[in-house]
Amino acid sequence: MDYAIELQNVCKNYDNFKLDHVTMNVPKGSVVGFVGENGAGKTTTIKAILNLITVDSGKIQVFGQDHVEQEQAIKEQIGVVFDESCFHEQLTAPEIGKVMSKIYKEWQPREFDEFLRRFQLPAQKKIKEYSRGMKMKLSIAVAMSHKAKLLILDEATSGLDPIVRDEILELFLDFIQDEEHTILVSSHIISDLEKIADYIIFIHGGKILFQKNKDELLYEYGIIRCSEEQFRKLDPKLCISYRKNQFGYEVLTGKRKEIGKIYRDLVIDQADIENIILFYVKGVRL
Ligand SMILES: Nc1ncnc2c1ncn2[C@@H]1O[C@H](COP(=O)(O)OP(=O)(O)OP(=O)(O)O)[C@@H](O)[C@H]1O
Repeated sequence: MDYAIELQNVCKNYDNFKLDHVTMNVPKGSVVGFVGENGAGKTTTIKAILNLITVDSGKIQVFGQDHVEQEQAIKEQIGVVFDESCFHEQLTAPEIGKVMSKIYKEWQPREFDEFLRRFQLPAQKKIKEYSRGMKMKLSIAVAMSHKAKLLILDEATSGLDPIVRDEILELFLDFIQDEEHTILVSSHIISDLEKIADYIIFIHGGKILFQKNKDELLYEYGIIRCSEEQFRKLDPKLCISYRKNQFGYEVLTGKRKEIGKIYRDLVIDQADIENIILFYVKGVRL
């Protein structure tokens, strides 16, 4: 498989946090959803990929090239959107377009203008007068106006209302129609990721807990709802974690089919991604 991004054993130490041997990859032509709770290490990983922070050890490749040695060439091909605007607040959107035309060899002024119209971003207002959502849309317009092959989006849709979010998800789906195009997107809006992602990478406390094909994930994982007696009979090797509530036990399994074959009387519901994350983070591990 061809990868747009590959990380191998990447470590970065801060005082109270470390990226701990992060190994993950983003297959070319796919949408990868990057999930994890606040402070799990998503932005740190993305900053490492973009060489905005120096890692302590490990290897990072983008389009098969070293992310430091080939930084300039790589960045030409990447569109990046962070949850905070990094544009000069005194400029207007058209002025930002002019700045970008000097930065990117493949800058597409017409496409950019079209995005400004589509997103209804006023040409005469300065960025400091933009709302959070408007700034976000401007970042997306810039990211998608220089013939990027890879979009890296860190909480890019978090400030947007559901209608605009939907429009932007459509844009991303259009973008991904080209098989050379790839998206890495971190988001807390899991329902958005369920709509567009092919793979899910889950980071927790600086460690990658899993990278899985989304459909396989939804197929393999399940939540068993059972009594204490049934719970005691479960094979812990087939289960991941559990939560106890007033009605009994809820148990996350990654082996739904096996459990179903062995324990025929158990109720096993499909687990959505949000629940899977919740059980990994809040559940008692087995
Ligand atoms: N420059 C820094 N110096 C020290 N610690 C840092 C620095 N940058 C990030 N951290 C720490 O690294 C940890 C991971 O932060 P990161 O921003 O990567 O999380 P995240 O998964 O993106 O979270 P969120 O969903 O809240 O954006 C946090 O504990 C944060 O305080």
